[in-house]
Amino acid sequence: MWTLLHTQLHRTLRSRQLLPESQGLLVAVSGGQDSLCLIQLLLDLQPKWKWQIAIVHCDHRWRSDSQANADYIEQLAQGLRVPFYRETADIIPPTEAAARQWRYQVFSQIAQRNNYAYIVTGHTKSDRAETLLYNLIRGSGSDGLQALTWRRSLKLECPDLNSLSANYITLIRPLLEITREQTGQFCQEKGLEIWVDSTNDDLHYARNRIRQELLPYLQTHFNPKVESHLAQTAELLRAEVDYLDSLTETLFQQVVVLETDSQKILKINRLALRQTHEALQRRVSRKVLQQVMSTTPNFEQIEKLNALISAPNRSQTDPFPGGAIALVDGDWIVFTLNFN
Ligand SMILES: Nc1ncnc2c1ncn2[C@@H]1O[C@H](COP(=O)(O)OP(=O)(O)OP(=O)(O)O)[C@@H](O)[C@H]1O
Repeated sequence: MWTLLHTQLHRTLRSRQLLPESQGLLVAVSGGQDSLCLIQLLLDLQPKWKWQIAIVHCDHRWRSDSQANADYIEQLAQGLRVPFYRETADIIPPTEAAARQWRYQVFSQIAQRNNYAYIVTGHTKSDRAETLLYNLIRGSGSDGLQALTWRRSLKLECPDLNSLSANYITLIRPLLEITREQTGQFCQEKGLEIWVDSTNDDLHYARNRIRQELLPYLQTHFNPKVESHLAQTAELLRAEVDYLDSLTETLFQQVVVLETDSQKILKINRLALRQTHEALQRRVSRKVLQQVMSTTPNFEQIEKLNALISAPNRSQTDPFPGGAIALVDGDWIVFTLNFN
């Protein structure tokens, strides 16, 4: 029988067009309350949406019980009669970021090889609020503060060269309007046995301190609805970032030229860029740097390039990581690229 949560998710899926009917879904299940709630909700909604559902679990070998955790998900999948994919890390990932990167690579490969159009994760509204706070403290701009979007494109390692659309696979996070409190209550009501991740209590991790100390403090001393408010802010920012991204893409096509005769030269029409808003100037600069640099551009690097939009002729930057230098040549900012 459907509960309020089923109806809420069904409506979200319909209004946001997240997971179309009859598609193959690879659902990432860690064993925590959020992903257990997710898989149960999707299976309950399945007769209406006619998806082909499978489960994937990644064993990072981080905890002494990680194999038992993976076994538990395998049994769960068998009980649910759902295809199951399990991957164990050859080398234990040294950091959370490395673990995440490996996990997403595994998800994409399995989805691609087995024709699942979507990867689905159990990120919730609570995760969104925490991610916003985490990124705010680290000094993120609006892109980081939009924190966990409904859709994310994952780049495939081995793209299918016969298909233009096969270079990316879509990750969907359908629970972003549902709180951790709700997923916990759902699991309890449905008798779903949660695998407790002991590292969630480790206060060495900033994420856990935000979840267990900072947010409860803000709730008690500032606003009991802080989690929802932060998630709302993230959602407003998501729409604004989407809009700015589309403007940036159009502007980028108009002002950036790539010449590949004897040398590879990237030119930015700074005269045209000067007529636009500084928010767009920065975004175009960042997009250019993403193409010419070997690492992700930071605030200072973007500002350095941006300053050339109104700098005197022949001004130049010092080398960016990877070696590229930007030089002002009349109405243009010119990068000579000495790598492929
Ligand atoms: N080991 C795992 N195997 C399969 N799915 C997982 C695993 N760990 C996490 N997930 C998926 O990712 C979701 C978010 O999990 P969690 O919050 O622990 O990850 P995170 O690292 O904080 O998120 P992100 O990967 O987006 O940064 C889970 O609900 C689940 O769908």
